[in-house]
Order: sequence, then C-alpha cells, then structure tokens
Amino acid sequence: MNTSKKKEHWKKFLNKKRKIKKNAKSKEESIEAVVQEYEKFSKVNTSTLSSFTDMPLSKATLEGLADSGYEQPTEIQAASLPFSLTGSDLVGAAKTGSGKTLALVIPLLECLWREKWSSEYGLGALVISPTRELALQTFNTLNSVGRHHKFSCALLIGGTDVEFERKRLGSVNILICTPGRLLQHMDENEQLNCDSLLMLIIDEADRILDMGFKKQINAIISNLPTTRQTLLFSATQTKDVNELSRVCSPNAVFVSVHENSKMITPEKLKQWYMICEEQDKINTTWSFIVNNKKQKTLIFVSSCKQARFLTEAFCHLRPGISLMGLWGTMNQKKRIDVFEKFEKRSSAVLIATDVASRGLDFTNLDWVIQMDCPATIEDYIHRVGRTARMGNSGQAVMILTPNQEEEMLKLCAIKNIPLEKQIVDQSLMVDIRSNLRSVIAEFTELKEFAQGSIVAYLRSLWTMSNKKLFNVETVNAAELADSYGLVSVPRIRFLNRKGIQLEGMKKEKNEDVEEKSGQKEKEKKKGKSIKGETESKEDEIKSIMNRFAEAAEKVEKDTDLFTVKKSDIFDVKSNGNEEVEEEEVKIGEGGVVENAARKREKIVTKTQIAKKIIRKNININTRVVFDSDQEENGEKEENAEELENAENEQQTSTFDIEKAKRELKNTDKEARKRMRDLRARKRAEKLEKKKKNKQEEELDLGEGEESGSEPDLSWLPDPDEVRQRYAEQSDEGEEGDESNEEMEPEEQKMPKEKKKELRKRKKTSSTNSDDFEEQKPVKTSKKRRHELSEHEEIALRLLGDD
Ligand SMILES: Nc1ncnc2c1ncn2[C@@H]1O[C@H](COP(=O)(O)OP(=O)(O)OP(=O)(O)O)[C@@H](O)[C@H]1O
Repeated sequence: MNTSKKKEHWKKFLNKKRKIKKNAKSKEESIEAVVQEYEKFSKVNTSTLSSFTDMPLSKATLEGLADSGYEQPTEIQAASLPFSLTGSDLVGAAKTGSGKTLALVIPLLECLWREKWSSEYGLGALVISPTRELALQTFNTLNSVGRHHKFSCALLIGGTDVEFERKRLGSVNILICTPGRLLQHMDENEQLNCDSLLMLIIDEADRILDMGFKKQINAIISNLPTTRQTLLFSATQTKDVNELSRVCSPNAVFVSVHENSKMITPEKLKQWYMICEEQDKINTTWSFIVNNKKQKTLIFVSSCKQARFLTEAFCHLRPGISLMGLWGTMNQKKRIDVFEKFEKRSSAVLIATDVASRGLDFTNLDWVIQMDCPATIEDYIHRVGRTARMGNSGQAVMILTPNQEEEMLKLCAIKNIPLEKQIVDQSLMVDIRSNLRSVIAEFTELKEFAQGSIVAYLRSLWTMSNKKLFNVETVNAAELADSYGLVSVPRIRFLNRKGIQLEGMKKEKNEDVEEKSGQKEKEKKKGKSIKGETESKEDEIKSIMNRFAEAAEKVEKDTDLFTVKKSDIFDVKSNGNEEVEEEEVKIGEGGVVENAARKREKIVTKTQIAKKIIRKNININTRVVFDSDQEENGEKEENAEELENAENEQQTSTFDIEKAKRELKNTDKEARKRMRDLRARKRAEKLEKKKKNKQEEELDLGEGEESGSEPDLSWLPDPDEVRQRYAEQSDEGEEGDESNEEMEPEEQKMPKEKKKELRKRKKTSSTNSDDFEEQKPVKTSKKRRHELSEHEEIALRLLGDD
C-alpha cells in the first residue's frame, strides 16, 4: 500500500470514529434524550437498522461496540434490541452463532446506564449461564463492550475461590454466574443482596433446563425482586423454554428470528453422516485426525471418561497435530487453559463432551465430528453450531451405527437439517487397536479409563429415552472392548443386574447367574429350609457313622479291645466335617460303637445347628419334623436345651468391657508388683555380687602385690652364710637357735625374715596348742642383733607385712 492510499485509509477510519463519537456525543447530551428515542425505536423496521449508531444507545456503549469491532447488528440483535432496550421482558431464540451474547449485553449495559447505577447501589444485573465456559465468554464480551462504562462486573463460576468472591460481592453491579455457584452464595453469603436487582438474564435457557437446573433456577428466582426486567435467550425455542418463560412477565415479547428460515442450522454448514460399527468408531476418528492435520477439529463424545481416555491415548500415539481434551470433571483452571489454547491454534483437535456443545464460540473451527450420536436433535444443532458461525463456512460429520441411521435421518428431516451420507474411504483407514493395547500395557491407568469409557458409554446408551436410536443390546461388548485396546470386557454391573446380555459378556453373565443360583442354593440349604439342612446334616452324619461302623466291625474281628487312632480313613475331611477328625475313640465289645456313634452325632449336629439357629435368628418351632411325635418332642426338648446352652454360652461369651477393664487393671497391678519384686531381687543380687567382687578384688590385689610385684631381695645376704657367721660369732654355742634340720624344706628356702615370722607364728600357735613344747631363746651379739633388726625392718616394709 502506497502512502497516499494509507493516508486515505486512516482518514476514512478516523472520520468513521469521529462520526460515531459525534453521534454518541449528541445522544449523550442527556439520558432523557436517549430514552425519548425509545418509543420511535420500538416501532422501527429492524431490517433498516444497518448500524448500532442508528440505535438509541449511550455514548459509552457505542464506543465500546466500535472498539470491539461491532458495527452492524445481527438479525437477533436488531430484532430483540427494540424491545429489550425499552424495558420489555423478552424470550429470544436464534440459531447458534447468531450473536445472542451481544443481544443480551447491550440492553444490560444500557439499563444500568439509564438508572445511573454505581457501586453503592449493589447488584443491578444478573446473567445466568449453563456452563462455566459460556459464562466466561459472556463475561469477556461484557468487559469488552462495556469498557467505557464504570460498572463493576464479577464472574461467579464453580472451581474458583469462594472466599475471595465472598468479600467482593457486596460492591458488584453485574454478576455473571452458573446456577450452582450463585445459589451457594445466595445461601451462604450475606454480602450478596439482590433486593435492588433491575435485570435478570438467562442465557442458553434450553441448556439450563436440559442440564437439570430447573430447581436451582426456581430457587434463585424466589430470591429476586418481582419488579425486574427478564430476558431469556436460547438457540431452540422448545416447549420447556416456553415453560421457563413464566419467569418473565405475562407481557413478555417472543422473538424468534430463524423460525421461518429454511434451515435451523447455519446456512454455510455442510453436514454429513457416516455409518460405522461401534467397534470401528475409534479407528475412524483416529483416521480422520491423521488425515486432517491442517484443520481445526472439535470431536464430541458422550462421556467424560471417553473424552479423557481418547485424549490421553491419542496423545501417546502421537497424531502429528496438537490434541487436547475438554470435559466437565476437569478442573476449572485447566478447562479455561484448554479452551484458550485451542482458541489460539489455527489447527488442532479438541476431544470434548457436551460441555463444549453450547454457546462456546470457537473461532475458525473447520470440523465438528460427532463420534457418538447426540442425545437429541437439539444437541445435534448445538454441537454442529460450533462451526460455520456468523456466516462463515464449516463442516460437520456425525458417526452413526447401522441401527441408528434410520431414526436419526427421520429426526433430522423433521427439523429440516440437510444431511448427506459420506462413504468412508477404506484406504485411508488406520487400525490402531494393537497400538492402543501397547499404550494400555505401558500406561496402566489408561486401562481403567478404557474400562470406564466402555461402561459409561453403555450406560449412556441404556439411559437414553429414545430406544430406537440407542439400543444397548445391539452392541458387541467384546469387540467394543477390543477397539479400546482391552483384552476383556470390563464388568458391566448395571447390565448384569438388568439381566442384559451383550456379546462378549456371556461368560460373566453365566458366572453371575451361576453365582446367583449357587447363592440361592446355599440360602435354600442354610437358611430357608432348616429341615433340609438338618436332614442333609443327618444324612451326612449317618453316612459317616455307617462307614465308621464298617471299619470298626472289620477290626473287631481281630481283637476285643483296642484303640483306633482315627486318621482320615473314612474320608471325613473330604466331607467337610472337621469335628469328627483326629478323635480318639475307644471301641469295645458290643454297643461301644453305637455309643461312639451317638457321641459323635451329638458333637457334630447339635452344637452346630444350635449355633446356626442363634446366628441366623431362626424360629425353632419351624424346625425338624420327625416320624413320631415322641421323637419330635424329644428332639424339640433337646434342641431347646441346646439352644439354652448356646444362649448361655453366648451370654457368657459376651464381651463385658467393664469386667475386661477390671481384669486388665488387676492383671496389670499384679504384673507391676511382680516386676517390682523381680527388680528388687535383681538389685539385691547385684549388690551381693558387687560386694563379693570387691572382696575378691581386694584379695586379688593383695595376692597380686605378693606374686606379681615381688620385691627384689637379691641384695639380702645369704641366710646360710649369715647363720654360719652367727654361729661362729656366738659366745655360747647354738642353744635354742633354729637349725636347718628342724625346718621343713620349704622353710629352709625362705628368707630369714619370713622364717622368723613363721617361727613367731609357730611359737604363738605352739604356745596356744595343747601339747605345749618349750622353745629355747636365741642368743645373738648386740651388734648382730642390731644389724638383724635393721634388715628385718627393711624386709618387712618391702614385703608389706603389717
Ligand atoms: N454484530 C456483530 N458483528 C460482528 N460480529 C458479531 C456480532 N455479534 C456477534 N458477533 C460474533 O459472532 C460470534 C457468535 O456470537 P455469539 O457467540 O454471541 O452467538 P450465539 O448466538 O450466542 O451462539 P450460540 O447459540 O452458539 O451460543 C462471536 O464471535 C461474536 O463475536
């Protein structure tokens, strides 16, 4: 573009803006001036409205519209605004993607502007949307168009911080919300005051009813003032929507712009269907994805579990295109992230549930694939309405099973939906069953998703009201499971309970039936027929006893009295009777066997039966009937006795917690006392041992000093020499002196001092002894005596002798 052209372009653009602003300014002069125009506007021929500037709108709204790129009103906008702007209640219906959001946003802004609404007035307008995504989208449109207004606006949807919302609700002028979250705030939040509400708008009213929000809507409306303006918008004007219109005043205006249009779906939308068996749907969908990598595709499935499984499994298989999933149970933040991410992409695949089927405005969506047949024709319209919006072109394919074809075509024809059959090009089909099996084997959580998907899908078929369209019994469960990469059909309890048997479920069903019949038999045997039970028990006992008697007879021939150590010779174990096992029975001459048999009979039957009667709380009066009255009475008496015993047993065996506590306390006391005694005894023993050790140590120490650290006495003179010398030096012979002959050999070897000591002791002992023997005193010279005493002293000190 050259500069002159550029200049021209800018000039045009600025002039246009100036014109809008001038228009707006002139209308802004006073609210009264705008309101005055309403009357004229309500009678205007809507087809002549070519620009929003032709409408009596506030300057702020006109500027907001211009800034958001909206110049010309769409059909529904042009048709509804003359009523909605002038304060009338309105029920509006228009095709999907026809601009209903703006048709509700403009009157909302204008209403608050007219009333000079500000934050002090609180809540002025309330918009209720069926889904969080749709609420978010409305919120965005409102923020965009209302940017020049000074109203505060809040989005109240699930999955957000309630506490955060709670504090801020008091000053909010416009609230856009989902029914559940709004009710929660109405119940719990005193800040939310709807007393001065001017306008209530319900968007996608048909969807709100479909989703079962009728009760919530009623509860919400009961909290709102009756003097308000109410607007209701939906894509289809169904009977239910008309019924909901009771929330509007009786003078409400019904605007349905595409009522007489040739087609209910967008005109530039190409619609096909293809026939495919249930088990081929995944392969078909995958083949479509890999063959349309440059397109933006939205794939609808019927349950969250399917959406999750297919998204994750397909991602693992790497389709070569950005693939994401959107389902209701996904957390809110992730839902918004996915939505925004998909919005930004020029080519991508989104696998979604019906959470994305209404109101969501995806830009440049090329394809809508309905992998599962929609529940109703309205659902079909909403799903395909995600593409070919606002006059753009788009394509939609619906996958039908052979048995769905006829009914669906009939329904589409009624609504004038042009559907064409598309033949699947088999050369483009890819079989991914083995790949799915590998993926499931590698990522085990996918197995659960796959199983859940099948159950959810079959359940959805089961719950659908149109049985001509949805017949669960036509599904081959085994092949369906195989198409999900599963080797076996998951347990489908709800079908089992209903007694519905699908292909591949046979075994399970039979098992179930067997199980049930087995249970019934058991019940019959155990509970319902005590007679039967008793009889069978007695038969069993009789047979055991017969075999026992036979065996006993056999051994009786050889010996009169012996002991049979019973092992399982009668195959009792295999009869399941453990009480007669491992029992020592004495068998004697005549009648002993019978005694044993009687004993055995008592042990086996009575306790068991009595216990069972008590356990199962069965009335004993309905019990066994024997041949004779006598026997019967006897048995009854016996049974009553047994029962009494068993009851007593039960009573005594009843767990008395108080008694147990006392016992436990006593036991605890005793145990503690025992422990105390034991500890005291141990302590005493320890002390004793310590004392003993100390004594031994002391003794050891003395011995050690004697033996271990023996003093060196080598320096002492040889005692023999000394003695010799003594003898020589002795004045008067050796009278009374010890001689070697008198000494013991050990004594002889002893040092002199030791010998002396020994002698001393001997002397003492001999003095004390009875056979006293007089000892002669030792005679030594004075010098020698001194020398000797000196040596003695040293030696004694060294020896440590006391
Ligand atoms: N006057 C207008 N001029 C240009 N674009 C418009 C106008 N009004 C609405 N649009 C655009 O048309 C698209 C569809 O609008 P919108 O989502 O409001 O349709 P809808 O009727 O609510 O659809 P659905 O029934 O699917 O919810 C949006 O992208 C919106 O921005």
